[in-house]
Amino acid sequence: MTIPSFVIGIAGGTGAGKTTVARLITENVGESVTRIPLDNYYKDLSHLALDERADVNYDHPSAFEWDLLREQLGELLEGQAIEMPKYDFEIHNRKEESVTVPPTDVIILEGILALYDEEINDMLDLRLYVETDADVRILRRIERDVIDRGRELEGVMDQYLSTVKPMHEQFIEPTKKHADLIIPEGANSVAVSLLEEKVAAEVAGDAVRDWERSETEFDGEVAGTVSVEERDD
Ligand SMILES: Nc1ncnc2c1ncn2[C@@H]1O[C@H](COP(=O)(O)OP(=O)(O)O)[C@@H](O)[C@H]1O
Ligand SMILES: Nc1ccn([C@@H]2O[C@H](COP(=O)(O)O)[C@@H](O)[C@H]2O)c(=O)n1
Repeated sequence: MTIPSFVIGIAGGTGAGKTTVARLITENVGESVTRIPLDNYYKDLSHLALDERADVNYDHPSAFEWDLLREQLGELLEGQAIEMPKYDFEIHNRKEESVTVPPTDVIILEGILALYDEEINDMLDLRLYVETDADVRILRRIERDVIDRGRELEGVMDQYLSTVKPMHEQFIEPTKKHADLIIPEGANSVAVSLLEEKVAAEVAGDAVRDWERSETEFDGEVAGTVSVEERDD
């Protein structure tokens, strides 16, 4: 495998389609890709009772254990395996067991605040923001939370208005400015196939790695361009 791995960050609001994009762009490369859900780095809240944990604001940056994520992403980039925590949405807490994650050619960090932390952003080679209208996202979220995460409709609605929506506006949406690419409507087929090619090239080892931003003289005006160059080494 290539060290350091190629690391992609996928951020965006709840229900935007982050997990779907991550799954689709890595479908054909088997075990050469590791997906790291940011949810696994929610702080351990074992010291709180279940009803207290249910009331935590899970959309605020302080809900995550950033130090652990930075440390473990750094270890993967150095070619070391990590013990990644696992999260259980039904009990609002980390599971007792962790999972051993080996370093792989491509790593995908995916979650609402994947582009929030400056140090994490520096470790990412490609930053994506999945953008989907809020009405579509809340409809998807209601379906998912009630069916998959064992929640009551009323609780999902209360949580959306009290924390999910305001935190999205305050913390999540502003991270769009850190993105290299914004993907409209979640898993749109054009974006998915371009990214799929990029991931496959990284796994095959013949990918472009230098993303060089430059200012180019253009018809007497200075135009900001993004050029991508192949490396010889
Ligand atoms: N482009 C899309 N069109 C239709 N449904 C989608 C699309 N992208 C995602 N979904 C659906 O929306 C729901 C939430 O998507 P998911 O990828 O889990 O979002 P996120 O990880 O951002 O919370 C899933 O049921 C998924 O199948
Ligand atoms: N115990 C928890 C922890 C998190 N959430 C919500 O999950 C959302 C993030 O996951 P997505 O797959 O939707 O990106 C986030 O908006 C939290 O509100 C939760 O409900 N309960």
